[in-house]
Amino acid sequence: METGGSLTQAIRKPTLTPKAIIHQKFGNKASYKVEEIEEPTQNGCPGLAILQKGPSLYRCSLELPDFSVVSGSFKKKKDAEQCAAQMALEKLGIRPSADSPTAEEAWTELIARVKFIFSNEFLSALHPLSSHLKAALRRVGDVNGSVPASVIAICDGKPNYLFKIINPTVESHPFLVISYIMRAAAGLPELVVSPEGELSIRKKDPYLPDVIESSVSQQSGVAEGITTMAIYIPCSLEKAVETMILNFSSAGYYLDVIAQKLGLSDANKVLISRTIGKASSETRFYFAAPKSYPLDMSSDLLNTKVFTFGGPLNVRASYICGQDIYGDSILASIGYTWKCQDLFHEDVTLQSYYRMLISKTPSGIYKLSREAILAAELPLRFTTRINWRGSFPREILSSFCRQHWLLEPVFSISSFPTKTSSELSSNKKVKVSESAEQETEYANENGAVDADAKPVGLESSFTCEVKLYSKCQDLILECAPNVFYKKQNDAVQSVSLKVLSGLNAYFKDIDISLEEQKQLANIFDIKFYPQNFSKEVVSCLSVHNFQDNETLGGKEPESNKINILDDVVEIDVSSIDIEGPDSGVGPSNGSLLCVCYSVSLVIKGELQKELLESTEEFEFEMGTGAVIPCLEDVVSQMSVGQSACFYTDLPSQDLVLAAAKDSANALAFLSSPCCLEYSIILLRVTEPPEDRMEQALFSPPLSKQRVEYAVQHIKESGATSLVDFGCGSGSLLESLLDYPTSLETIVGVDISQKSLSRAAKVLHSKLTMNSDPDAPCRSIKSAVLYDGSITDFDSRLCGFDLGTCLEVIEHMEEDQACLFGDVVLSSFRPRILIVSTPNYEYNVILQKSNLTSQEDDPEEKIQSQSCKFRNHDHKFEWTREQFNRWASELAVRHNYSVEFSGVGGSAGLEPGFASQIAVFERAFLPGEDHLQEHEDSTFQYKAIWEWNRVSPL
Ligand SMILES: C[S@@+](CC[C@H](N)C(=O)[O-])C[C@H]1O[C@@H](n2cnc3c(N)ncnc32)[C@H](O)[C@@H]1O
Ligand SMILES: [Mg+2]
Repeated sequence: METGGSLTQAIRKPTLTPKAIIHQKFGNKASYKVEEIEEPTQNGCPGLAILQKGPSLYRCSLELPDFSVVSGSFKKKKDAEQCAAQMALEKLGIRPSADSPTAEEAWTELIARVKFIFSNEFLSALHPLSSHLKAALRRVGDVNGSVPASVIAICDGKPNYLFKIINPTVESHPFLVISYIMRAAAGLPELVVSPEGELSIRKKDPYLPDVIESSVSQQSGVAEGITTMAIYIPCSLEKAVETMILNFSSAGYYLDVIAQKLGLSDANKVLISRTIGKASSETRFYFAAPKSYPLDMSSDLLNTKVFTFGGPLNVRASYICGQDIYGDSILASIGYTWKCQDLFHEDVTLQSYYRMLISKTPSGIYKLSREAILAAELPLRFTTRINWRGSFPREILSSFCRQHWLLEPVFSISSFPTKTSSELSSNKKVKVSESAEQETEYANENGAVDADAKPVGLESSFTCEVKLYSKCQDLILECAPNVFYKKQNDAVQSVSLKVLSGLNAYFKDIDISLEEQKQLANIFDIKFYPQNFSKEVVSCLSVHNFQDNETLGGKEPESNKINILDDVVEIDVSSIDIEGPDSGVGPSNGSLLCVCYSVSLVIKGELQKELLESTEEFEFEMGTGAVIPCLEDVVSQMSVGQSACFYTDLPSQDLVLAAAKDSANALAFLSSPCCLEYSIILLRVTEPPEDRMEQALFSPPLSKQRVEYAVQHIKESGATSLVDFGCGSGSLLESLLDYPTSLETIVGVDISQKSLSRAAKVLHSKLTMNSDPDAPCRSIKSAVLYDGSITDFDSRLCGFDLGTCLEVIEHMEEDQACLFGDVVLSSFRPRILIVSTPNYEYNVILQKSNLTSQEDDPEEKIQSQSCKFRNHDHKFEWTREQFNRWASELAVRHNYSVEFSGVGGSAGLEPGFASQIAVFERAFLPGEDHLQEHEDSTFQYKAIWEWNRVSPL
């Protein structure tokens, strides 16, 4: 795959990309033009002859003085550019590695660069470093005009690649750079390096007065001084992380002020970390260089020793920075930038500190992307692009890699031709996920496509693996699930999420035994390279056991590690007060919910509250674990318009403080025993696409037509007992109560407890409220709901007059659907059985109308074209022929007759009904009814709700 390929190349030569080499050679004479191209994609809907626009792709043409090249098409602009550059290099016969400078050449270049930095020309340039040079001229006393070497190391990006050539270990020992800069300066007669113990460089002869005059006047520096907030992170874990105020006067050099706060005389003794967070950030750690900084001034250039600092490691700062920080440190966002000669500064609050802390974990990155730290959770499953909210798994994985200073993840996608789905359903060997939700695997162990599955291929399916590398290109982990998806994007997102979930689990308990680690790796199909992994990713957490000492209020810290992981808080959902009338519109798995919520800190037993997080409209997909478990549990009990309030124990304090805008107030609260109060209102429920289609395209909606169809049969048959197999949340049973029928006993069975409890609520209120003697449901004497699988037999359901099984079988694996057929007709033996399931052939019509009705959402459009099944929970959908064959053979086996019908559309018109229905009727066998009464009792279901009419006295 193209994307994988170009990334792999970047790995092989991390020093210079093809584009960088072209730039070195041609500078501005190389001109790149990127154009967006549209490539028609198959819509995956048989019979629908409309080609649709796929996701954007890019092609890049690179023009050089003598020739030009055009790249292939790529999903990312930058990949297209790199590809064009690579093609140009090949044409020029340049082998990148042969062309990069040798260590000696790099060293010579570095010396020239240091010399240039102290030239008159550079002083007047607009460059962050020249702003430092100018500011240094305002320093008084001995340090006047001297520039801390650490400033040169962080502000001048130019020599970065030179350092890497001179000594690749600078990647993991960034402060080594300072040694090289000092050495380069020491060799230049026009520069003076500071005596031992200080790390600064200045010009031997002062700049000419007019150069100073013109340059320094560019810096306004006149304004009243600057005040900014920073964070003080003591090295000792006994001491709390605190905010501090930095005041910079217009006269001095800001780094001297920071130095003084660190207890140093001036900035020449300060070390500065790389930036934290986004690329444009100026947020860095400042800390004291050791008394005698171990400069290696020896002549052996390539083997400059990596000295270890003598001082104690600041574990909290090091963890956030991903770079070793020693002693007490200050985290501040201040510095000179490319944009302006004046000092840039921004407050770093306690909240931002805690946000940096939580962004080290995958779930933290997700929570931040949703701005829902106390409500959101990294989902367990990637279902569809349209239902996902927040950053996509692939992006989160990239952020995670950046956070931990790893290379960008390397994906390789493979595509295989596969059979069409109708063929798939008859061949169990090969299955492909229609959406990311349904993962099915090749039976073939070695992952190769099964030989007899290959040749028929009309479509492709995709599998994706991903590898994470350290900056030094050590493989850290790889994940290669043997799972195939219809869409390339689903494959990429799903493998990313798998890695993220695995990492999250690992981070939750990094002290797990080797055995447990193996299990974890197995669950997530991840192969860890333990040595590299622990070195790069968890070193800080595992090596340094330390306490989260800011824990206040007499609450004992639970572990002696940083507590950045989410605690699972459980509550008793049945005791939650839900307010407002039941509108009957409730969530089910796969539906998109929109809630309004707020979370506050409350002191136990008191009324005071401190608001931590609130959102007017927050959307998430039900059933994927996209929110904290108790929130999902509570919402599953609610219907649209209802509100609820519940309390949970405190999660980790880091999460609370990352959410709190007013940290001081939050900390004050936390000094007493607290809990969190969640208030939620369920605003909207958007049904999964199938239900939406059924409602939008059929009048009355298809579900209503199915109910009416069943009622018709009940009336005609005079049935007095009915069992609804796979009753779900009771839509059929509830609707039946609106019609006058002869029914006396109604029973529902389902495996979903959530749906059953919803069904119980609705049925209960409808049956008890309706005491009116003329109410249509007056005939009903008893109603029962059972928790159980309809493939299991339970003698209590034997011999009912009528059985219904509406839109259920397609939610089971095909063999289970066949098993159900046999169990129901051989053992339950209802007089009549009605089974409905989608007609696969009708999807063409649904998809056509879907295209026009959802024009406004291009994402959804793409989605709807390629999802061939109506609902991503469907395990199969049958054509009329397949359904007829199944039902006819079943009927013959068990002495039933069968007739076919349906709702939505019509029998005579292609492609038949939208929902196809089979009505089985038991052939009369003399003595059969009698026989059943003597059968043994087999109770496999659990009655979870029962209602009996109290007869009037
Ligand atoms: C799409 S819903 C249909 C619900 C209901 N019949 C209706 O028409 O509204 C499918 C239902 O089948 C249930 N189901 C799937 N497999 C089942 C099994 N083996 N036993 C019982 N119920 C099952 C699911 O829990 C879900 O409630
Ligand atoms: Mg269905």
